[in-house]
Parts: sequence; C-alpha cells; structure tokens
Amino acid sequence: MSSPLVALTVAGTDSGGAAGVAADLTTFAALGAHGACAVTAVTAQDTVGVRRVVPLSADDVRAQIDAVLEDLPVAVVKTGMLGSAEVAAVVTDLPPGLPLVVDPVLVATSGAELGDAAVVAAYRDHVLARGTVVTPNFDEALRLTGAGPADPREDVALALHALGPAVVLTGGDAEAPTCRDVVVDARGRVRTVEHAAVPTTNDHGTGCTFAAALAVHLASGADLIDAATAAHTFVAAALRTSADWRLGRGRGPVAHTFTPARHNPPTQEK
Ligand SMILES: Nc1ncnc2c1ncn2[C@@H]1O[C@H](COP(=O)(O)OP(=O)(O)O)[C@@H](O)[C@H]1O
Ligand SMILES: Cc1ncc(COP(=O)(O)OP(=O)(O)O)c(N)n1
Repeated sequence: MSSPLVALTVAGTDSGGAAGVAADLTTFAALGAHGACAVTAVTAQDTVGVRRVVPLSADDVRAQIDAVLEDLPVAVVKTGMLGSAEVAAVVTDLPPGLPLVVDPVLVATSGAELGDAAVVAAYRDHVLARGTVVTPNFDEALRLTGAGPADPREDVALALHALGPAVVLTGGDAEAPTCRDVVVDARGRVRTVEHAAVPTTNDHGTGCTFAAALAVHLASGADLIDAATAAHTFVAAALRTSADWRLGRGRGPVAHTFTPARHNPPTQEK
C-alpha cells in the first residue's frame, strides 16, 4: 500500500487564484502530491493589486496545522505569507525533523506589504533557523539581511545561510536575458541555476509556485540543487504556458496548472 506524498502549505489566500494557497495547492497537484493547507490570512487580491488583508489568529493557524498533522502523513511543509510574528512563532513550533521550505513573502509584485518589520524580525530571530531551505527573491533577501542592492547576490545568499537554512535566492526577471537562482546548500556550497528568461507579464505567483515545487521535489528525495533545478524548470514551463494568456487587467497568473509528470506521481511509504 502506498499513499501520495503529502505536502502542507501554511500561507495566505489570493482571491485571484494566482499566488498563495491557490498556487501552492495547484502546484502540489500538478506534481502529483496531495496538498493540505493552513490559511494564515485572507486577501482580497486580483492581478492588479491587494485591496484588503484579513489576518487569522495564531490559534486559528495552529488549529489547522494540528488537524492536518494529527491525521495526515505530512512529508514536507511550505510556508508563504505568515502575516504576523505570532503566526511565525507557530511555524517555529512545527515538529522537529519535518522538512520546512520557507518562502519569506514580504511584498507582492504589485507593491503591497504582506509582512511588516515584526514579521521580518521573526524570520531573522527564529523562523529561518527552523527552516530547511529559504527561497527569497532579491528584495526579500535584502530586507532579511540588511544587505544593499549593490551587494553581490552570492554574498547576500551566504548572509542568509548564516542565519541557519540552506538558500535558494531566486532571480526572476522577465525582461532580462536569463533568470539566475543562487543556491547555497546546508554545507554552505554555492551553485547557480540559470535559464533563459520567459518574456511575459503573466508571472503573478511565480515565487509561490517555485517554492511549492521545490518542496515536493525535496520531499521526493532530490538533493537541493536537483530540486531547485526541477522547480526552476517547472516555473519556466508554466510561464511559457501562460505567456499568451489574457487573464485579468494586471500581471496575470503563472500557469501552475502545467502538468509535467502526472503519470508518475511521487508516493511515500507512511
Ligand atoms: N520570466 C521568467 N522566466 C524564467 N524563469 C523565471 C521568470 N520569472 C521568474 N522565474 C523563475 O521563477 C522562480 C521564482 O522567482 P522570482 O520571480 O524571483 O520569485 P518572486 O515571485 O517571489 O519574486 C525562480 O526560479 C526564477 O528564476
Ligand atoms: C496571499 C499571497 N501570498 C503571496 C504572494 C506573493 O506571491 P509571489 O509568488 O511571491 O510573488 P508575486 O506573485 O508577487 O510574483 C501574494 N501576492 N499573495
């Protein structure tokens, strides 16, 4: 008997279905995993911007996580928007040994704040130390480390690694010739993953999609560089799929419905 690999996302909702819990669950499904979720905040959001954020309490989030962990054999947890330092503390209390992919969501592409100074402090003080791997974009990495925009990306990634986790510093840029992610593994070895950039404006949700795909590949047994390469390839293929879409008035959703390997879903023993 086997069961599908189970991945749990702890994240906010995006009513437009591009980022957050929608991206995570769709990506888990596209990669053949069963997705569970603990919602941290409800956002009224579309392809143009974030209109309203309604945070849930730490008790609300803990109750969802407990319900999932007490019933399902969760192989990996992925976090997105946490929304408050109190919810960040709940994540830090996850059972030791459970792999944790931390996507430190602080700002939406539209510019909306999704994490304040207290959330940044919580990441720095305890969430990153609990994380297996952290997946910031460059802006998030600067906020978390206090580094400046002129600092080399490798140095910024190593500064994050000094706070505890392995790192994938993502480098999405639809207008650049290539997108280059800097990977620092648990032992501090630095590698890069680079692909031609997909020219598109439909890239809302790429960070969430990348981190969710990374979580499934890590839980399936891939090492960090292979998992990051596979996740990057998945996002690029999804971006190519959505490149011609006309969906919404702003930056449209990345196609996390893209399904590369549904015929061979990952399984787990428990
Ligand atoms: N236009 C693009 N073409 C190819 N890959 C991309 C593109 N945009 C982002 N990516 C990839 O998607 C992943 C998420 O990166 P990024 O866009 O930096 O996250 P975020 O949405 O948090 O800013 C990374 O692997 C990055 O290289
Ligand atoms: C509820 C919610 N969570 C996360 C994000 C940010 O999404 P992300 O994929 O990191 O980046 P963009 O979508 O902004 O490229 C969000 N907007 N909402």
